[in-house]
Amino acid sequence: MGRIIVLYGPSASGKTEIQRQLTAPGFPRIITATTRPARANEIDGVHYLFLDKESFREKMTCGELIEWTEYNGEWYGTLRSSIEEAIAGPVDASIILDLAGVLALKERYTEHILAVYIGANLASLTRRLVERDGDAAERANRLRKARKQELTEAYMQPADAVLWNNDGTDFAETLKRVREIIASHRRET
Ligand SMILES: Nc1nc2c(ncn2[C@@H]2O[C@H](COP(=O)(O)OP(=O)(O)O)[C@@H](O)[C@H]2O)c(=O)[nH]1
Ligand SMILES: Nc1ncnc2c1ncn2[C@@H]1O[C@H](COP(=O)(O)OP(=O)(O)O)[C@@H](O)[C@H]1O
Repeated sequence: MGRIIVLYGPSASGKTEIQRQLTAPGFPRIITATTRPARANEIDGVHYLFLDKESFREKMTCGELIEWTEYNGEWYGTLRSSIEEAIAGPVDASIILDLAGVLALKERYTEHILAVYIGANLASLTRRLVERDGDAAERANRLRKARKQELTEAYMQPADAVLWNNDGTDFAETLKRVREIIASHRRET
């Protein structure tokens, strides 16, 4: 049975880059659905399943989503089939969620979930969000959410491991530590 490695933390902490580098034939990524528009470098079906609001609502009402959340005025949700297939499968898989998603998955699939919080300080988040295209209001919202929620102790509390990926940290070192966390939490059975 496969475990699900959940990466969560503030916007621009490095979750997507970590997931990208971990992804391999023996370690697939689980994509989630969102109503937010794709960024320039994002591909439908690879980074997210990009849906309009009506299709998202349909999946919600049909029971196709096991959890969903609202972030920055857009909807994000996890497809039930993606989680059940990953758990039934032979290998671990990774997924990027927020705290609501971590709690929902831990409640239903406790022993299959390894939640890794990826943090970065506000200076790093700000610099990276300025580099990422997006309007100033959206950036301000993401930074406000980081300050008020995602960088608090309460937000990190459900994590099985907490990792800081600030500017100045060699990304290769971050990746090595993520791999160590995944290996060290492996069940003995
Ligand atoms: N609960 C939940 N959160 C999600 C899901 N998909 C993405 N998220 C979270 O939604 C937030 C916003 O994602 P995104 O707009 O891609 O911003 P990013 O964090 O900068 O990559 C992030 O915290 C994601 O981890 C989902 O299916 N469920
Ligand atoms: N240790 C690091 N040092 C410098 N830049 C980094 C580091 N880790 C990630 N980044 C960069 O920060 C930006 C945001 O990372 P990303 O993975 O998209 O974040 P998230 O998915 O958490 O929003 C990317 O351009 C990424 O290459």
